[in-house]
Amino acid sequence: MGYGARSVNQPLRMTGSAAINGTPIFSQLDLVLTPHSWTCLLGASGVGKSTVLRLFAGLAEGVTFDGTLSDPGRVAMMAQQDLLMPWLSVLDNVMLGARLRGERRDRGLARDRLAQVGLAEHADKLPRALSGGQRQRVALARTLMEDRAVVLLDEPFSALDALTRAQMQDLTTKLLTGRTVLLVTHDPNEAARLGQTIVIMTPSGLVEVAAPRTPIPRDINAPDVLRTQKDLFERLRRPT
Ligand SMILES: Nc1ncnc2c1ncn2[C@@H]1O[C@H](COP(=O)(O)OP(=O)(O)OP(=O)(O)O)[C@@H](O)[C@H]1O
Repeated sequence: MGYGARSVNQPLRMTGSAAINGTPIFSQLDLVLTPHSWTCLLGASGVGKSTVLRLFAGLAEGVTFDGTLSDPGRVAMMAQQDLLMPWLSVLDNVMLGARLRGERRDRGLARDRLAQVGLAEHADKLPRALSGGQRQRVALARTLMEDRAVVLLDEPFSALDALTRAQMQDLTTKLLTGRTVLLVTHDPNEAARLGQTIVIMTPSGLVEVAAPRTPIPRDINAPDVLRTQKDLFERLRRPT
């Protein structure tokens, strides 16, 4: 695998094939992330979306990658599992990145982030006292603590009710303005609201679906969002 040097204003690109334990996961992938822009990645379960994210993050232990991959520098990543430390309070979990790096913990910012995801009153609880959707919001708050040019989000809103999901999409878009974001989602409406580039991953490669040109986050019921959502449903339904 080769890492190419890159500035934050250059696209991030992954071209190549991946396998786990000798079983091919994807081949001849060519994914380009436009800088300072949101790319949404959809596709059937098991097609390899999380593997792509993990490769960008340098966390793809056990994955054999044959190809080239831009070096994204240090990224912020929200994995599909919330990965909260069960013995740490919600607030300490939000500050986990700084703790692991041995940096000063910004308690004020962590409390702000918790308030922004609607969990201010849960700061001192342990994760096991929270619902699945609340835990997902803690993981989101933790990701939004990190000041990174590249942010990788793996189904970050999947456990949320529709209203909270829309609120968290709005918050995340606001806080990540100017970042290069790769969002994995199964939700065509979410991709149509947030995607500035939208790609579907299939076993035979990537298919790009035209995204609306309007600024993000778009209104859930905007005509261009509904049109793109319909296009995505149709493309996802089609056999590859
Ligand atoms: N540790 C592992 N060992 C063996 N196979 C694995 C391992 N992790 C993932 N895989 C396989 O790799 C493939 C891609 O997995 P990946 O999690 O990237 O898919 P995905 O598109 O993100 O799926 P989903 O939408 O369900 O999250 C799957 O077929 C999965 O079974």
